[in-house]
Amino acid sequence: MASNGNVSGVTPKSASAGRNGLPKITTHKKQNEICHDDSSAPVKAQTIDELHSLQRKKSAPTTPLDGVQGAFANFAEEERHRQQLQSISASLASLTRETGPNLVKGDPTRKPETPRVQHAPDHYVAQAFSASDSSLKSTHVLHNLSPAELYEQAIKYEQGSFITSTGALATLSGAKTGRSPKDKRVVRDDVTEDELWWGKGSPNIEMDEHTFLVNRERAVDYLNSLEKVFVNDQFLNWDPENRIKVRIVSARAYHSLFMHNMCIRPSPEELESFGTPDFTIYNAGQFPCNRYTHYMTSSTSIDLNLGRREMVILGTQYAGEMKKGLFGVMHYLMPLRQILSLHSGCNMGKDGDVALFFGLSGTGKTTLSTDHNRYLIGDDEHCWSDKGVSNIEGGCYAKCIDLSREKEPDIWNAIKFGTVLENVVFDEHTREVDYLDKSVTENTRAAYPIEYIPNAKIPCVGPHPKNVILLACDAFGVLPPVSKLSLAQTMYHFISGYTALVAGTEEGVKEPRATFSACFGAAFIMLHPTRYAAMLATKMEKHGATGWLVNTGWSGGSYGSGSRMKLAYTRKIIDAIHSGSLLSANYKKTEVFGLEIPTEVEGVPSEILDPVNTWSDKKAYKDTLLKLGGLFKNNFEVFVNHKIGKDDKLTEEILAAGPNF
Ligand SMILES: Nc1ncnc2c1ncn2[C@@H]1O[C@H](COP(=O)(O)OP(=O)(O)O)[C@@H](O)[C@H]1O
Ligand SMILES: C=C(OP(=O)(O)O)C(=O)O
Ligand SMILES: [Ca+2]
Ligand SMILES: [Mn+2]
Repeated sequence: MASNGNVSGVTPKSASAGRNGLPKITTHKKQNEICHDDSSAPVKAQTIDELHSLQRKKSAPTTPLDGVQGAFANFAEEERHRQQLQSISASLASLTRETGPNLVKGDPTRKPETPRVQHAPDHYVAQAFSASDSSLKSTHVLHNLSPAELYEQAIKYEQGSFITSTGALATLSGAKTGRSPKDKRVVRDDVTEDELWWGKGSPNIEMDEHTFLVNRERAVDYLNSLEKVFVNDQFLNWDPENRIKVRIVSARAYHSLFMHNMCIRPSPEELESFGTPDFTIYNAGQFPCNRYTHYMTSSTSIDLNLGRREMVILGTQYAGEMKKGLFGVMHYLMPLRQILSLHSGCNMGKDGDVALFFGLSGTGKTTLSTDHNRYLIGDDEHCWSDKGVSNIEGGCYAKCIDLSREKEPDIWNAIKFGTVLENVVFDEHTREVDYLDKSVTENTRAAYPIEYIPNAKIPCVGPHPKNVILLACDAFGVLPPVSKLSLAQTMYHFISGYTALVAGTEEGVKEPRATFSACFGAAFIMLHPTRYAAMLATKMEKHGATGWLVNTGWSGGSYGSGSRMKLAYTRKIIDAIHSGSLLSANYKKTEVFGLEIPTEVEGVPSEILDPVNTWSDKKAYKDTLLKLGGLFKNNFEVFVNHKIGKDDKLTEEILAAGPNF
């Protein structure tokens, strides 16, 4: 109607046109009659506040306690809320003051719903100090908010938070858009001194207990100084017998929603009986560490204290720091229970065949484990116990740079309401995301609950793996697209953990560069790499798993002259591994690395299977191959004097399974 230039209630012919050609609008009003534009009964509210209170229904009451009814049920619920707040209060207690701010549950802009709780003095308090201003202050606790509530918090209070055209929450992580491994510290005490991997090659840079407490107090004071903090109580590990309870205290709705998506979400019943967490993260985000503090070399510090079961984050808002920090904790706790923790993706075929995808950041764990023809168990962190595999997390964290609907439809479709989209660029009006835009960072990311992938396997557990796929993004372009590995070769490459680090996920890396990271995740392992390798060898042998090395990196030359392996080809190779057809292919052995490569893979041009064919300059190929072989040899030197497991024979075989020239 409007497009015809016709205005409702106006007859164009009879209306006299004004100077601008628009018809004059006449309203027909009967005399002595009040206009009744409501056809339905008026709302049962006298004031706008009353109207608003009608809008919000109280959350469905959670499990009624057995035998507790009526007024007592109410009392029991209040008591549970009080206990919950008491537990959070204990987490947030200062170690040096007897009284801290009062904790109040709920949004500061709303009336408090539950009683306030005073910070209980921790057993650590040596001497009581007199009351301070902080004891007069209130801090509001936003405990396990829903995604919708977190959206509102983020949009109202956190700059750079927007809803994208598909409903995801776009956020900015601030100055840091990747992890800061150089700023990670681990407390060295009597126990960890003997148990953990220290020294050359180890990611564990030591810190003493006292310095940890200084940073912990800094984070706790910062969090308590805020008007409100977010608290997430969640689980890690889908194996019910080895589930860990984690609490994450943070300053931002973005962080709370990120962890809501990434950890396992408790049911309302599980949340009620959550009790005391097994591990707590204090994420002070933008608040920096103090450079005068011992061991601090920048404004960022990520501190792990296994004894206290705590982690402190100062001076970085990159959310991946929390998920990978907890992964480090699992890399300590699980091997103590004879369970192998794995930096791998994991999926399962219709017949129950499970595949693991090991690889460093950007090598394809998330991309290749998210496979429309298979059930997704998880994209990044798993455990392999005597019962099979289990995902540690409840969500996925996909790289979004160059994301396309065609190549990665499942990840594309997972970017909807509830998903956190980090550091992406979007149209200011339509809010459509431009996944090609690297203006903020290369390392743009999407964090979504695993059930956003349609064929996710819930619960995220599966039987023992049949295939162990090692992903390497070889920037030199000399590793074959796929090779079948002997057990010794699998161990050699697992311990080496070679890839070209793709720009973005770690600070300061601007272009691919060869790197070795033991167990395809040296930044997260806590024990000596040979400990994990020995467990992997035992499990692979026991369950008859086959090892594969897949190069998702360059073909036809090194980075700069060649090009990245086509994702479609890599997918075909992975399909052939899953189906078992690659096991029975014809193989030939490559020089230098001694890798078994197939002569044919369905859907992949045969000439690319041997990289020498794809290089026009054969001498350059040979030189590059030898150069990479040399880098492998140098890197492996630190492991030469280490025994892998109890088997001397395996140790010798592993040493012999590297490049030979
Ligand atoms: N041949 C390939 N195999 C796997 N990934 C590829 C390939 N070519 C390009 N990519 C891109 O590389 C990135 C791999 O990242 P991702 O799967 O998130 O790695 P990870 O989970 O191991 O950190 C994705 O952006 C993917 O689209
Ligand atoms: C989040 C990360 O994981 P990945 O790149 O392996 O997916 C990371 O390394 O910071
Ligand atoms: Ca000791
Ligand atoms: Mn990933």
